[in-house]
Amino acid sequence: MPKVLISDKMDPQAAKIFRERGVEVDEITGKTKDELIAMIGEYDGLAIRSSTKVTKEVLAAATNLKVVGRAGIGVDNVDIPSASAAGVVVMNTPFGNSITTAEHAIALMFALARDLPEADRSTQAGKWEKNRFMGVEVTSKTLGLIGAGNIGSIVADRALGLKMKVVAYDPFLTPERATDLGIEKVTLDELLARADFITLHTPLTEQTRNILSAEALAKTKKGVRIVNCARGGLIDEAALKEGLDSGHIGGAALDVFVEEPAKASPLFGTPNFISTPHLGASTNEAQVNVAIQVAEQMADFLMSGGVTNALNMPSLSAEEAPKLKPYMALAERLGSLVGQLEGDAIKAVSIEVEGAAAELNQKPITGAVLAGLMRVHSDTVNMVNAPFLAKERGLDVREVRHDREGDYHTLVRVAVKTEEGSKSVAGTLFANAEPRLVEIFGIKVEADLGGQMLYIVNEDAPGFIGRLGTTLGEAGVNIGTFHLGRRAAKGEAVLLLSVDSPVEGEVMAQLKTMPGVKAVKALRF
Ligand SMILES: NC(=O)C1=CN([C@@H]2O[C@H](COP(=O)(O)OP(=O)(O)OC[C@H]3O[C@@H](n4cnc5c(N)ncnc54)[C@H](O)[C@@H]3O)[C@@H](O)[C@H]2O)C=CC1
Ligand SMILES: O=C(O)C(=O)COP(=O)(O)O
Repeated sequence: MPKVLISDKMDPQAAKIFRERGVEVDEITGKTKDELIAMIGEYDGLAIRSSTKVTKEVLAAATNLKVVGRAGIGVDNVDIPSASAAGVVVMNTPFGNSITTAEHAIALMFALARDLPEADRSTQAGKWEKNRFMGVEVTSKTLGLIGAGNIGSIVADRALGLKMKVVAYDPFLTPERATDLGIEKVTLDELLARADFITLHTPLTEQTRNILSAEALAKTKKGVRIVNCARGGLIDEAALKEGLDSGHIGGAALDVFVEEPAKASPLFGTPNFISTPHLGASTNEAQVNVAIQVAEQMADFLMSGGVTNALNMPSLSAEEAPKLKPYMALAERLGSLVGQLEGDAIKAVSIEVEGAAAELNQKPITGAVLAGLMRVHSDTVNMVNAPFLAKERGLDVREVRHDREGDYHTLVRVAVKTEEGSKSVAGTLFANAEPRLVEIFGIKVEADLGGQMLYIVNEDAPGFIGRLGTTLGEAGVNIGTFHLGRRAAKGEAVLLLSVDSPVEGEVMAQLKTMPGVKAVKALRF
């Protein structure tokens, strides 16, 4: 039974779903990095929000980990390249808390417009300072959106309802989408010059870090009010403090900070500064949504191989997964066969599907071929990290889908290019379930690929098979299955044998020197 650790506070629905789906679950929140490192080894899945930091060190200790599920959107607390290298799928729930977060941004915008927190403090202190607080209307004001993705567009919709004018800076926003949203696409400088309110809704990346730098803040309209419900690090906090102190910036509301938890900050106590402790996603509705979604996605993956909302792997629905499973076994074995036979000589690989296989989602088949192929380089390779390793090695990977009807109702072919030219292996599924090799380097053969095998290329000649059997028998090597193919009578022949014990050392040397033998290789699947 797979085991999942929920390491951040999550709605109880998550644990309930894991248990209902046959996944064992522990809920242990608030652990330090070292405590997490000490316990993570026993888990197949890790369900998190933003507090748990899934670092390279944590991943190195996570020897059984297969999936990290983020009950929320931002995954900047997960080292995705390290997770990919370790073969761990990282998934998030990209929509579950977007309305809630957009509403928080709007709430903070109003709080700034009317100085609500300070007015509340003053009133509850018995001061009744009616003349001290003078707000601004948001109607007819310009809202500048930095980032117009899921959350940004919900904010835009709400702001338009409030009769604001909305301008957006987002390099990936198409003019058509801007028109659909009823907003104006502008450059960052234009946004800074025009916005009365600015709200940020981008992930934190190398391009967005300090997008509101001292220089950018200096270009804003005097009195601008700024809301950040996205990520700490998008605004230069020191420059923001200066802007607030000088009066150039009329107000700022931060839900997120460069360092969290933010228990001390030079911004605290600054007039016109409002803060909340990363509450963007904190509503009952959003937390139920993300908890259910993350648990379902992770359970799908752990129980049936379905992949949804993964950031480092193509999607694979829970319905597709069982259909693709035998193909992935076939693809992995074909990849492993060429990987073991050709190894470092491979410069390019083409994964070709025809017949029933051509009707399927090809990405997982490609991933499985690469996993098999790259296994000669690393024991820890799987479908998640194989494409990254292949890229690192400069392997040219192609996918081909043939419409033609072939000899088999379904076929997967793995063709590789080496300096010697192109060669390929192909396999089919018997009864739609059992992987079977049907061709190796142009020679028809029918073989199961599994366990320990011997691959022998020899000249087809009478007596060879008998001598081979005797040599192996005398060495105490029992032959399990025996598959034979040849290019032509008396031409080149291929033998694939499954053996019950490894063939190595002296026996291998003996096989290599047998008359007529051109190549011998021990294989392992
Ligand atoms: N405070 C909180 O509790 C929450 C915060 N968030 C944060 O909100 C962020 C946005 O979430 P979504 O809207 O769902 O993400 P999204 O991926 O739908 O939208 C992000 C937008 O940012 C844009 N973008 C990327 N690079 C940019 C750049 N250099 N300049 C301008 N725009 C750029 C993208 O094109 C995209 O349209 C998340 O990444 C997360 O960090 C999300 C949920 C809750
Ligand atoms: O979903 C996100 O990106 C968030 O920032 C929400 O964070 P949280 O789950 O509340 O720790």
